[in-house]
Amino acid sequence: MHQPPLPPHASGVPWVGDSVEFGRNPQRFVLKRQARFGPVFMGHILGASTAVMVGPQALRFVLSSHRHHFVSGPGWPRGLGMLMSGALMMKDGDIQTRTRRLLAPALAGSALASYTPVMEATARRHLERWVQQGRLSLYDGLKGLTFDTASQLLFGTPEGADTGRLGKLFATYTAGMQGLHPVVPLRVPFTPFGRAFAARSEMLKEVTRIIQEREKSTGSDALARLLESRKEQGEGPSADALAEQAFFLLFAGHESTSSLTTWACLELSRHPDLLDSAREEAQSLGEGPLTMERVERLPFLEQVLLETERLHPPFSGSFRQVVKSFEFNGFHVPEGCRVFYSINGTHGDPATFPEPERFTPGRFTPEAARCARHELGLVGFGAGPRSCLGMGFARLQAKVVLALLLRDYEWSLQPKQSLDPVYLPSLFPKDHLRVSFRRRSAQETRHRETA
Ligand code: HEM
Repeated sequence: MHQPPLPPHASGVPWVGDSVEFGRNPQRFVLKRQARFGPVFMGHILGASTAVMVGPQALRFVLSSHRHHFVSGPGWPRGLGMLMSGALMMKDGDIQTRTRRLLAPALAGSALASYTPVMEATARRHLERWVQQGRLSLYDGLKGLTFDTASQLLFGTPEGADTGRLGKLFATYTAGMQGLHPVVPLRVPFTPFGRAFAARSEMLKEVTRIIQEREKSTGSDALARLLESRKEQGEGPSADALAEQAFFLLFAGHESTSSLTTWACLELSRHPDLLDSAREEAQSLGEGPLTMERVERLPFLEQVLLETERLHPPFSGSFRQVVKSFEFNGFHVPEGCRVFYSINGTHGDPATFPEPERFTPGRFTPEAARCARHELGLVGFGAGPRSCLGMGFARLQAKVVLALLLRDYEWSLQPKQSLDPVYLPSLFPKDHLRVSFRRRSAQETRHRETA
């Protein structure tokens, strides 16, 4: 029987050339080839021949309708797989389903609502510290803030406790994920990858110790909910295995949320009219604690965040491995092939989002979203049974921080900095978004209220 051909591969510098071009700008890499070859093509990315799939139809195939053709764990470049080993993202089959069930109660519904006061108090404390500083790198400031929040909520770290040591270990860990370090995963002490691996081992020891201690006590943070959920599963994971999950949540829980929030602040600075509308809406919150219900009632902020997710998704895509060969768009992709599904390529497709390079929150008004073909067009948090488990947590935290920033503070970009995107471990502006920062005066706030 006639077998369709393999997906096309652009000729040129196919090996190193693809990895370098992809590493510099994965979106441009994908869109250039998508325009020439369509929604599936081959590239040599991060050390292996890879079928790249892009666009809503291709993503529906990978993430939903034909997901049984794929597994996640073995699809990741070796170095990234080693650094995230044990995390839910690396699990497949029954273990993935069971682990997801274990983690879900700590990241949804009433648990989220109960986290809001900690999110708000921690944000206020950090924002006031930024006022004292006057100038800061917003991305670093937000990473500190989200890390502090995640460690309180996940591990019950006391408010205001010094999380500096763990924070430093995390910085070493994420540095090892950047650029081409994970492609040559040498576990020797003087390489960034080796240092990242050592930092991971040290953090896992610390997290296991915290879990063993917490097994003897009670609480209402995410770790207490995980331990409760483990009891309900009967034969749940060991403290070591649970530590790997909790460690990944701490990583996922702060790195990408600070990315999303940083780009939202940057886009609002670039668009004063949108900033005004967002401020006006945040002002309508008045004083009083920010409950989950109240921040969910900020429709313009919601649109700003959706458009930020579209234009600046923290992750450019994700990996799979083919376990059952398939045909898509007239091409044959064999068993064993690695697949990369492209998030930012899908978001940059003008067929789904006209004028994709423009920041236009209005695309996401409920009316506009109803007319548009958005299903699997917006996939910043993935989709289907492996979609992001922390989406609610991340979006709630971003809203709490942005609502406070908009209502009570001013930030302005410092000159002479590069805003070029860096893609790993999650998207950030090259110079970390340096800003001047101050509290808005009572007069400014009043003026807005009466305007
Ligand atoms: C803006 C913030 C975030 C973004 C953009 C994001 C994005 C994603 C994406 C795209 C995936 C799917 C990857 C795939 O298909 O292979 C994913 C999975 C996951 N995310 Fe997030 N994430 C964010 C925040 C969080 C937070 C705050 C947590 C937890 C506290 C979290 C926990 C997870 C977990 C556990 C998975 C694995 C799900 C599975 O494999 O079943 N994420 N995330």
